[in-house]
Amino acid sequence: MNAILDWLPPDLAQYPAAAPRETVDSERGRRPRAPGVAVDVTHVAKRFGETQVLRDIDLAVRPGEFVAILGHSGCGKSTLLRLIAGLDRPSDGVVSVDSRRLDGAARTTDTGDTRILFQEARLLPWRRVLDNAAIGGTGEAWRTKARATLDRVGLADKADRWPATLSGGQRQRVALARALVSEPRLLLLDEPLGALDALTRLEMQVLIEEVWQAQGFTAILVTHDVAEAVRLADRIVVLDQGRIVETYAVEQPRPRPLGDAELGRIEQRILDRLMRRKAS
Ligand SMILES: Nc1ncnc2c1ncn2[C@@H]1O[C@H](COP(=O)(O)OP(=O)(O)OP(=O)(O)O)[C@@H](O)[C@H]1O
Repeated sequence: MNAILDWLPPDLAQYPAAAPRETVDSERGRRPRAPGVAVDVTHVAKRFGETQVLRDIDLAVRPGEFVAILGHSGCGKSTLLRLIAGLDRPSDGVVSVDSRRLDGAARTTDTGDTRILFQEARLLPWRRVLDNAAIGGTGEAWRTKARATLDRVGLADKADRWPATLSGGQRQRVALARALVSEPRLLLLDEPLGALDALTRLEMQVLIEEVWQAQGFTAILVTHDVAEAVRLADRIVVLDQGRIVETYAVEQPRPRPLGDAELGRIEQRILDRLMRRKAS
């Protein structure tokens, strides 16, 4: 059993079933089933030995907000996400989720209802699709929920397939379903679409926006893709050499159409900011 736990992504290694939650209406007319949590990162620094990776990070994420973290390779995006997941400990400062301070000692998150998606789907190859989606719970009711979630992500007809027989995009859909079955209140996305082709990527962006709107969880997305950040996020935070150097609010209504002129302008501004640093 331990070998399986080591193999699983950290968020699945301990995977408590989610308790039913109250349904609330948000100001945007969404009807979230699992209201999101607030995330507070206060004066956070992270060092690995002599290497200073994050410096004086302050980031407050509102419940139900969708925040994207952008920045050049190696600027500390994934490190920040791991701190928010409770998988690592800040060298200085405090990370709190739902007003609960994380101590970084968890194999999974301390709050129990945070889920993480990675660039690789991390499915168990010896389990069929439905059994992968249902990891993290037991019993018929959970399997029924897993089946309904597969349906939600467009894979109802793939429930009995083996992961190896799916495309990369379909595998990521299974990973998304597995994360959503427990109705997480915080979904952390570490470049989950990074390995997909452009069209599949766009389809997945639409799906992620739909489930986020329907469920109301808080979402934090790490990405290199400026267009993706602009398409999905309420707010974009740009990291550079371990610091937050810029924040952009994206207030366009949803769903956000491809080719929207205002989104294009925001994208260009962010690209200019990123390239300015590259040139200097
Ligand atoms: N466990 C670790 N030990 C030592 N150094 C680390 C560790 N984790 C990350 N780093 C270093 O911290 C820096 C930031 O890494 P991180 O993965 O957070 O960057 P990133 O912005 O997510 O990069 P990318 O976009 O390429 O994924 C890198 O220089 C990396 O080598």
